[in-house]
Amino acid sequence: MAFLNISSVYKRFGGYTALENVNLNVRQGEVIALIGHSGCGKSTLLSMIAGLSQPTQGEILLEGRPLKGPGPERGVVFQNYSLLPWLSVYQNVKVAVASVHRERTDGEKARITEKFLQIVGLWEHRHKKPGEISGGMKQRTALARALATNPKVLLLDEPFGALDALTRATLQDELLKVWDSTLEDGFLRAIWGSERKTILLVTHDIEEAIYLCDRIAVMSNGPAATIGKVVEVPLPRPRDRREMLESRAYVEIKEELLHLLTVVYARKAA
Ligand SMILES: Nc1ncnc2c1ncn2[C@@H]1O[C@H](COP(=O)(O)OP(=O)(O)OP(=O)(O)O)[C@@H](O)[C@H]1O
Repeated sequence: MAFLNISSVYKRFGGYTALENVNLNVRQGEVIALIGHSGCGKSTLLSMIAGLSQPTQGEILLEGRPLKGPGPERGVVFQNYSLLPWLSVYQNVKVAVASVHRERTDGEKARITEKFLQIVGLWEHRHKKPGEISGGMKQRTALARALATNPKVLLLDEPFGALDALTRATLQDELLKVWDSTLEDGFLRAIWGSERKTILLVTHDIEEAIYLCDRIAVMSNGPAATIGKVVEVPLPRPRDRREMLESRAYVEIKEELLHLLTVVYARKAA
């Protein structure tokens, strides 16, 4: 039994079939990307896995149980960030931490909040409200919040899309460190556990997908989009970005993905 099992899933909006017969088995602890042309249905699929909407047909099982709605075992970062506008960056993360780590003392909750705000580089901006920070900072707040709640699965919809190239590369590395449970703080490592999280992310960036992932699921175009091919990324970990970019394996995977996107699932003429 797969950790996360997407089985014969369809999604219709009125008379429009967005997704048709989507099947994917996600393994515990893997990082997997969904890529595909704009509008093919990546966010629609992610939001069904988050439990924010239901498949029209088919089912999604997490550890063998059908999903009924959102749950604390799934941490999400969606494109609208869904931060509470009346709370500061710090409070946005702390409220989520408090709702999940209920048995922890106030001091421990503060420590968890601080750690993840440090990881995303927002500690200096912790007193600001969402209306006072940039899109990229909102995105980082949402990522800190998702990580700090210690979910089994992270569902990330273009989590680095609003960031400049340098911040993006730094955050990719931070995400991999957290995923790999190499947190240097013993207290946090104990909370986080040694089991790798499962990460499902949507991205438009092929280099990012290859750098982060074990597998990349390529979606065909809509209407009636589906997962066409799942490409393996057998690059050893930990990965070094420069070495990866110069490797033959990277070039071959990139060429295969580009071929799938531009030839096999080429965007239909409008
Ligand atoms: N609530 C809705 N009502 C009607 N149609 C919808 C709704 N949500 C999504 N769709 C349609 O479903 C299709 C898939 O949309 P979705 O946002 O999942 O695409 P996407 O692959 O995430 O796009 P992008 O890469 O641009 O973010 C689109 O044609 C979209 O218009």
